[in-house]
Amino acid sequence: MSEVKEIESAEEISVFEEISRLGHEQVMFCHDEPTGLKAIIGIHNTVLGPSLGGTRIWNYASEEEALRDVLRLSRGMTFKNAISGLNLGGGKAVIIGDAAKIKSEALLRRFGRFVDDLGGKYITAEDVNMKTSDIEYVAMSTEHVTGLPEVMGGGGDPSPVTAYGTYMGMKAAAKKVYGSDNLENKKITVQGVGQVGTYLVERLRKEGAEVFISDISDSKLQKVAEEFGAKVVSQEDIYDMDVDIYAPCALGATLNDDTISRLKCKVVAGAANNQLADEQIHGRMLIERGITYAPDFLINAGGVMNCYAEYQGGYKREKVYQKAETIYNITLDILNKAEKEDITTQEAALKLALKRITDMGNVKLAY
Ligand SMILES: NC(=O)c1ccc[n+]([C@@H]2O[C@H](COP(=O)([O-])OP(=O)(O)OC[C@H]3O[C@@H](n4cnc5c(N)ncnc54)[C@H](O)[C@@H]3O)[C@@H](O)[C@H]2O)c1
Repeated sequence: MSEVKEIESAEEISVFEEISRLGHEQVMFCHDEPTGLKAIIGIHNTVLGPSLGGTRIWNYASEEEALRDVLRLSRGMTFKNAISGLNLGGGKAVIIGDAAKIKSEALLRRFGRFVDDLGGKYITAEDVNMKTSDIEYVAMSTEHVTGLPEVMGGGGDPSPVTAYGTYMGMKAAAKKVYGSDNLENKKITVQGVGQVGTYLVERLRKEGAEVFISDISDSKLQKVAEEFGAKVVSQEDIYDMDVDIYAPCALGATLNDDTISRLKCKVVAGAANNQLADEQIHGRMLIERGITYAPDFLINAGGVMNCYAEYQGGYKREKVYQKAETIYNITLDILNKAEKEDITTQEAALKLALKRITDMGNVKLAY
């Protein structure tokens, strides 16, 4: 892997063309008739170590969409793990279907056997629609799994650590843009008050920020508004708010042709994966609008740091938080590097991740 390749959003996808273009090492298609399991495991790169990334259960509109998602997500994990200094490669899995209908002990245990077949080249964890209790079933079939509850020697829910790392990245971006990382009285929009968003709102409110939240779930909005004193805004209005910082913590691709021209903030720093609809175009567009973007895969790495600590054994929560705190300095370095080299912050972060992979590719690693 010598350069960073862009993801294209073409309608049709040719498996070999796409995996060779993006540099994937291996893609495994898993099928099991009795349980109805249809899954794809994407292993993007294992130069730094075994690939690690969560399993997402999603009712994809087509198999192409599922394939595209797993390729995109596993590639993202390679760069996230690399820039975070973890000895891990990038991988991800998707299980196709409506989680509410297909999820069963049998399906999850069968999926675990497919993971096991890879002999440790891919280590799984939670992602969308996969909870800690689901991971327990997967773990009955394979030891190549993280995200187990703390009572089972695992690291538990990674979301609080993800939120902490995101908060660190946000503070670093504030330091760069506003000259101080103090978020007191800063106006901040948080889009999505799910697992990560809620923990982030809690931290921001504790620091005295004025927080505006949006979600598609009224009950979540009500709960977070009442508990932390955040103000509710509509899903659409969130892009037009006169705020200092926008924190996307729901979906990807919310930084796009439509939204960027509406944003009034000076900083974007959130936990959602793949926030830039197009890495090049929208990365540049943000610069032109005078908005500093803290790369998502850098500042949302707290969760995978949690998984890595569990994978290494002897999990210690304080150590994971110490590691997540390093996101502050890395983010500042990346923002400065981007400014100096007149490149987007996303490019600067990708370059650093790629350099580590290239450098370490020349060293014989054992894992
Ligand atoms: N959980 C982690 O540790 C972790 C780690 C790294 C990255 N991420 C990323 O962070 C994001 C949030 O993760 P999570 O675990 O909190 O997920 P989650 O599913 O718990 O929360 C997402 C929230 O976004 C809301 N939402 C969906 N569409 C929305 C819309 N159009 N507008 C506003 N809100 C909307 C959902 O209702 C939900 O409350 C995801 O993109 C995820 O990939 C999470």
